[in-house]
Amino acid sequence: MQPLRRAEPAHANAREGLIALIKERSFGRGKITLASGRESDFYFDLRPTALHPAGAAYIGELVVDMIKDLDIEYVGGLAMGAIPIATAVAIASYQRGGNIGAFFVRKAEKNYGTRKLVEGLPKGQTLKGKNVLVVEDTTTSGGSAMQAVQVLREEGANVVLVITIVDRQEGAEETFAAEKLPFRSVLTADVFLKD
Ligand SMILES: O=P(O)(O)OC[C@H]1O[C@H](OP(=O)(O)OP(=O)(O)O)[C@H](O)[C@@H]1O
Ligand SMILES: O=C(O)c1cc(=O)[nH]c(=O)[nH]1
Repeated sequence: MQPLRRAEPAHANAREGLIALIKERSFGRGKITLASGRESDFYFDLRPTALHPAGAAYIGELVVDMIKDLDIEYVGGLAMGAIPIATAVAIASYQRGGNIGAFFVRKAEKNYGTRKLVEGLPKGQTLKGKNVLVVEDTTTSGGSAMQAVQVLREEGANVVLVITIVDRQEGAEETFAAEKLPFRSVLTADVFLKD
């Protein structure tokens, strides 16, 4: 059997490549209700991009570039959106000789099994005292990423920075500023809304 080969070479510029993929696979217009309860007439479903081989590679590259001067030990965020993002960052860090471990925070504890809220660490290990990057696929109010931050702070983690792939510029910046938490976005919604 022939190995699967991609039809197009990877985009030389990760940011441009990511924008093109989001336009193609993740951005849509139409009435929709958001996680915060707000109504909107556009939406980013980042999963088809974050789970695309090139999309994951671009995301990993761009986020690792943004944290290259920081001493980050772990990357993660709230399930589900943050899971492929954190995985992409962990792989990209490893490919560059780094060792950033990925985790995710459950929205709610399971009432069976290990009952852990933070998943990805081996038995006996915690994020206490660890420098953590919180990631998110799309931020609107920032409430979902803040939910992860609160769990991590309760675990004793040092949340250094929050990075979102697309910020809708609808309040997340203010949410994190109120928590004195640095916040950066790879892209903002206006890039997609101007077309
Ligand atoms: O900044 P916010 O106002 O919190 O909104 C953004 C959140 O909404 C979406 O998640 P959703 O709640 O749809 O959950 P899912 O990731 O489990 O699908 C998205 O993945 C973010 O986590
Ligand atoms: O606010 C949200 O719930 C939201 C907005 C958006 O554009 N994409 C998404 O996944 N969630």
